[in-house]
Amino acid sequence: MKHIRNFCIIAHIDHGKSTLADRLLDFTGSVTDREKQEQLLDSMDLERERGITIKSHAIQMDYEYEGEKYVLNLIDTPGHVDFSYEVSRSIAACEGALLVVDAAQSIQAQTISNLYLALENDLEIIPVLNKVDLPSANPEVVSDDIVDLLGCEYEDIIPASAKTGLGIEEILKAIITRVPGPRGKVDAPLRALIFDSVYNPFRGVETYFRVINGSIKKGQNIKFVATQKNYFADEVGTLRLKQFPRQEIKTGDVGYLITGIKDAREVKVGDTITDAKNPTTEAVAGFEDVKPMVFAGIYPVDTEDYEELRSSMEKLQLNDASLVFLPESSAALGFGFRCGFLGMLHLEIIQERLEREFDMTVITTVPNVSYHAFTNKNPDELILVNNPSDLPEPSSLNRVEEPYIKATIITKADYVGNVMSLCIEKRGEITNQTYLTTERVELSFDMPLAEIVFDFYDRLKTVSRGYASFDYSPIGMRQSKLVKVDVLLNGNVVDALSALLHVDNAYDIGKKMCEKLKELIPRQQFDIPIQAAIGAKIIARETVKALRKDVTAKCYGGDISRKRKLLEKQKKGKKRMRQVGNVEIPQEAFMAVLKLND
Ligand SMILES: Nc1nc2c(ncn2[C@@H]2O[C@H](COP(=O)(O)OP(=O)(O)OP(=O)(O)O)[C@@H](O)[C@H]2O)c(=O)[nH]1
Repeated sequence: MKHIRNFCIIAHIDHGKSTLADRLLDFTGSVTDREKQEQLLDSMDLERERGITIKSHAIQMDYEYEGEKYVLNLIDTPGHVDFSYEVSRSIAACEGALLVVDAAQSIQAQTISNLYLALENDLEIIPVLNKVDLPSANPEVVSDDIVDLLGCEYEDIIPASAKTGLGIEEILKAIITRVPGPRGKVDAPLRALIFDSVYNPFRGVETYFRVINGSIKKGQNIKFVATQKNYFADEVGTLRLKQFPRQEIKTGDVGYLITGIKDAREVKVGDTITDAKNPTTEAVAGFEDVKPMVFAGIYPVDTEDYEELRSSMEKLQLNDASLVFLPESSAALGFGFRCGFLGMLHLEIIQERLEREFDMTVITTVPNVSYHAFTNKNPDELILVNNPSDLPEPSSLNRVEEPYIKATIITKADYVGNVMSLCIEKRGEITNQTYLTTERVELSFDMPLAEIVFDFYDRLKTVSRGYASFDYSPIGMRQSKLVKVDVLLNGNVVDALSALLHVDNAYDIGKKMCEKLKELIPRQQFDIPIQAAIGAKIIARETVKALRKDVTAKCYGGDISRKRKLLEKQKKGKKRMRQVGNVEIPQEAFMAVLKLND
């Protein structure tokens, strides 16, 4: 057992975690030349296309050091703030962490937040100064920053380049000599932590676990503690690039389990696996439930696909425990789900995964955060508003509270002015300003969550020319002046287009929404008035003029097949539209409120 090392790689987004993982896999001969490709562990197409890690990935390597054979379990983690729950789960399965810092960009917001997660779990931290090959690298200054942050020695920092391969051997040596081996009782009853799971359509649920005490064997009768259900371990094994079936996974090691579970809800990430006959007395402390930050409705384009959408979401939830959803219905869109997400990137990813992995075409409604409302009748009774339609009538409303966050922004001194004006525009209040060095400044703001979940991140990147990183944590609810802005198409309120807005922004955003919708809604055979209203008061209006695009107009003559082809093509273009009353609304219109500044 002393020859196992479990470690993860943590860093700010784009500092080179996945590339470093590639180099470690190469160096330890864990992949053959044929299997080699860049960012090997980012196995989802979506991850490769966008160049970001969404899921944590576990992989096992063998390495010989000073004549002894070691098994190294590596878990690569995502860097984006929306996915930090993945990081916290990976951390729970490890004893050590490589903290990767970009030698040109130095310490950024998520370097710090992920480091704190690792320290809370008592992980041994190995600082890696990556990208030293870059001409813009500044290893001396960045090393000073790391020493300041960690309180470590300069010798502890390993200079590396995941591109050229520099420092890789040094890193492996540090993992073996500095990360402690797993501690656990070999003879105790089985106790294993489930840190991830995926749904495989052929084999059912695959569960990834870390054995804390005892061992798990093929054919063993096991029990999941939280659900109290018993299963038969059909297959256990280790996670190499492919799965490697084994007879037994022992104390301290990481592996996968297949039991033939088909129902996604039976597996809870954070649950403990134990022996059915000789169960452990203590469950592993599970994970805190993640709290969604943004809510939006997801509806099938075709109302008949509702049940299929439900089962797809259940399967997706298994692989992404942070997704929450409840059934809801909308007058405009029929039956669907109100879903909670960790942020806008998460929402986008879920929508894309539903389409790619489950072949579902869905419509997403205007996202909003979760508000607390109180009525005059019952001023102490909290009404949770996750959907604009849940907001009580303005006349009966006593007060509304909205979630606030503490935003931490690290930027170059030159951009402090720009960053501050952006935050103030977004109703932020500055609470702290610290010069980390003469060049780099850390700013803290209290801000409404609603202002940052939408386009804040992109705007921050623009005003700071990319030199700002951002992290946030919730600090509770504060009273606010909110109104519900409805959108009327052809005189009918379309509930799926309603938005909850701060009263100061309502008129401006209402007007921009009408303008944007005018661009997006295709002309039809009649005029379509678009209005924004607060209660009965119309605050803005635009009109989509009547016109039918007759795609067959130029197709005179008798060739019916050509005509049919064109009509077919037109139908395809309409696929992502929803007929509401007699108006057709494209998907982009539901998200229009988010792109008002484009
Ligand atoms: N020059 C240079 N480029 C590097 C090095 N390491 C990584 N990169 C590049 O930096 C970019 C980001 O690398 P990734 O490995 O995807 O970063 P990541 O930290 O895994 O990103 P996320 O998983 O999205 O948080 C890629 O374009 C890499 O090619 C390095 O040592 N030197």
